[in-house]
Parts: sequence; C-alpha cells; structure tokens
Amino acid sequence: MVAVVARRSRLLLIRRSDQVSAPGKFCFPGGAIEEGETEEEAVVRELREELGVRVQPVRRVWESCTEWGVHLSWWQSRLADDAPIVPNAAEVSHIGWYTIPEILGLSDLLSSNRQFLQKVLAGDIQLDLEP
Ligand SMILES: Nc1nc2c([nH]c(=O)n2[C@@H]2O[C@H](COP(=O)(O)OP(=O)(O)OP(=O)(O)O)[C@@H](O)[C@H]2O)c(=O)[nH]1
Repeated sequence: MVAVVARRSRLLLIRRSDQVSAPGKFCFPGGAIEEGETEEEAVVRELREELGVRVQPVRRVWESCTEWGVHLSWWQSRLADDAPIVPNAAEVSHIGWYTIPEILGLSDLLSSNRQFLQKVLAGDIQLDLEP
C-alpha cells in the first residue's frame, strides 16, 4: 500500500531508514498489507506506525507492480492540516513536502515512484494536488 498525501501542490515524501529494505531511498509512506486487512485499513495502520498520524484513504488512484515483483496499490489519502508528523526512526530517516519536479530530481527515488509521478504529469493518473 502506498499513501499519496498532497498539500498545496506538494507531496509527503519519506526517506527510508538504514534498517529497512531499499535503505536511503525516497518514496511515499506505506507498506505491506497484512492478512485480513482491507487496503484502507493497511494504509491507516502503516501511516500510524511510520509517521504517528491518522490519515483518511480517499481513493485508489493507481495499481502497479514493481520491477522486483511487489504489487502496489496507490491511495490518495488525506491528513488533517494540523496533524503533527512524528517519524518512527526505525523506518523513516526524513520526511518532507516536495513538488513533483523536486521529487523527480531526486536520484535516490524508487523507480516505481518515478513511474507514478510521470503518469501523474502525463495526465494518466488523476491526483488532487490541492485537497
Ligand atoms: N512504502 C512504500 N513502499 C514502496 C513505494 N514504492 C515502492 O516501490 N515500494 C515498495 O513496496 C514494498 C513494500 O514497502 P515497505 O518496505 O514500506 O513495506 P514493509 O516494510 O511492510 O515490507 P518490506 O519487508 O518489503 O520492507 C517494497 O518493496 C518497497 O520498495 C512507496 O512509495 N512507499
């Protein structure tokens, strides 16, 4: 599950910690679905574990498969404006709000995220950037 959280034309991006797979890479918050969970429940749980925030999944905007065979569901999700973000250091080394061109300029971006953003720019994926 991948949570795409937008605010004033910026997207919430994390940098993966040194202790998880793909260490140091930039991507969106999220993680694997657990047995018995709906996709929405997994998004809510992952964001609580990773960033200490409660999000509301709004709409699945895309599905894909990574080059390494992981199925991904991309959920536009809403975060309360005043919600403080407290990254779980075991999983996340950094968080920030970036514009799409800024994200595409990062060399350490996961390839699936680059593909996602290129599709957003091309108009193939509808994302509300000012929710
Ligand atoms: N969280 C997250 N994962 C992503 C994104 N894009 C992407 O390809 N992935 C891939 O999705 C898979 C699961 O992500 P994760 O690493 O956060 O989840 P996890 O801790 O539950 O599982 P793990 O044991 O594979 O690390 C990884 O293979 C990761 O590389 C993204 O934007 N956010």
